[in-house]
Amino acid sequence: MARAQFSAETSGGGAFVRQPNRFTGRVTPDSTSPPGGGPDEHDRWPLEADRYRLIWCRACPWAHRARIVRGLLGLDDAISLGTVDPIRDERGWAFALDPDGFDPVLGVSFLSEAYLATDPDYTGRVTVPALVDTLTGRVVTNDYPQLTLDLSTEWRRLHAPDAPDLYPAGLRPEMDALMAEIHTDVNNGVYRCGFATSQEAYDEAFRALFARLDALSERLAGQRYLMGDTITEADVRLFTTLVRFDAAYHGHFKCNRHKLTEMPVLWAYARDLFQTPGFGETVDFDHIKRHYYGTHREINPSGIVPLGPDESGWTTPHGRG
Ligand SMILES: N[C@@H](CCC(=O)N[C@@H](CS)C(=O)NCC(=O)O)C(=O)O
Repeated sequence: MARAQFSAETSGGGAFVRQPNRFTGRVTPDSTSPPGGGPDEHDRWPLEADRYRLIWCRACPWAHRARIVRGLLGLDDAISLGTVDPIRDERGWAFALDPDGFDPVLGVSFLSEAYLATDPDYTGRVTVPALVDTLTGRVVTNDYPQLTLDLSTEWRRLHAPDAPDLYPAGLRPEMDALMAEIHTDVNNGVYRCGFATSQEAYDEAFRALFARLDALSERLAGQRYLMGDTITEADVRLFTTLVRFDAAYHGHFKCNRHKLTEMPVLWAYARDLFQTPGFGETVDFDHIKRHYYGTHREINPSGIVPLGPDESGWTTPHGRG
């Protein structure tokens, strides 16, 4: 069997099994801690503007979600942003884009320093996104699905007055089910294709991925967004995978039944979102390609980054809405 990109997260059958999220603190107005205090007995941190820092990598789809949701809700001034270099070596995510290689707020060179300051025994992968407390340097959460839902629900007091409701209460049961399917087959499905170390595991992930994309195409043929007429978090989650599809997943992860540009409904839907304020300007195809092709050396040993595909189509009219 092929060597795994992440051996600790690969099953005996060659399937990629993603590690659980280590830090699951939540910032919430229900915290019983005072401003400036740490987490309460339920790991709830006080809701405060200008205290927490979102660490993201422009290449990472899970972190990209948080970056988009933060912007759509008008939380840019309340939560600062730190950006790691898209290329990571065995030392993990580095603040190599910052002057002198230090995050100017946290004062660290590697995200691992914040992880280890929080849990000195941590041995898993150090991942983005991470929400870090700037007062103590501790990681509040790297639980990416809960983080974005909390930005919508728990951070409401700090939203812009015209912030959209990305997680409407009445839609949650249907949205949760849909987002779970999208997570398994699409968001994580592309990784299950790319990191499979057996033909069987790859075949299964590939079939589930494209069956789900076909179903989503059908759904989106009759409505502008996944939940109807307005953008929700479900769209953000699908977008961050679709926008990487042709640049990374089609080639690097062998998700190649079709390119996004060959799936007309999904391609128009993705362009529609790309051209919506808060989406396209957060996309960095250079970081995306350099991260995937340059970092996963078990599946791309040369580290050569492809020059294509042509990205000019993203700004062409989408004809939706
Ligand atoms: N926190 C999640 C998902 C976030 C995630 O996987 N982020 C990627 C970037 S897309 C990461 O930080 N990977 C660390 C690495 O490649 O070592 C996990 O632990 O699997």
